[in-house]
Amino acid sequence: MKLQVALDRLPWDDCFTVIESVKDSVDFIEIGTGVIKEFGVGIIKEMKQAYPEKTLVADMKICDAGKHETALALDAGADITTVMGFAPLQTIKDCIEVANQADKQIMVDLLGIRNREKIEELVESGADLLSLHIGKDEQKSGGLDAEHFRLVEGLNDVQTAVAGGINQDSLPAFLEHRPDVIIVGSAITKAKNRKEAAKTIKGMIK
Ligand SMILES: O=C(CO)[C@H](O)[C@H](O)COP(=O)(O)O
Repeated sequence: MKLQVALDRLPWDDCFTVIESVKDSVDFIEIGTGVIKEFGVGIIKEMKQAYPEKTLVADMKICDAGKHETALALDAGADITTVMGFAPLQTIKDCIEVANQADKQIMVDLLGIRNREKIEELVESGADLLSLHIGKDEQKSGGLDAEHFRLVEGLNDVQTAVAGGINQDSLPAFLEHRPDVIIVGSAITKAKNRKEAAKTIKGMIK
């Protein structure tokens, strides 16, 4: 199980300060959507140069122009970029095609998707890394639960990630579902002691 730290709503320099303090505990570094919107793909490039050994995830949340936007992220140094599961299937297929050609990967963000048939359609279209995600705004009215995990149960050759307000208290309930990637943002980036928070969470997922 891998730990992905999400860098959201942070100034440029803080993104690097955070990673410097948590790098020993995290496997994947995610440049959050808002950070990419604020600073552009230049921050993806600089992060990859600073931490080439880490898997870099660009949370582009693509929903159109799949080929172009995937190439933007991957050419800048991302190993994985995200496309929204509710995007047109053609967009998702285009993202996967570009990533496959570059021997990189697409993470399909299932934000808002609660339908098993839709997920099976995504898998048939080539999706092999799915992210169960409760967004910041949705978190106000509830978090991830067993129902979400049932959506991806028993799928063949598919890796799963889980994201959305995960912290040290909520994590144990997710671990029993054995996702491949645990995505944690605020519980690390907003912690008083980020290094300790990341170390504790990494220790829990081993
Ligand atoms: O994709 C995201 C927001 O769209 C976040 O990166 C993800 O939800 C993790 O952050 P947090 O743990 O703070 O919810």
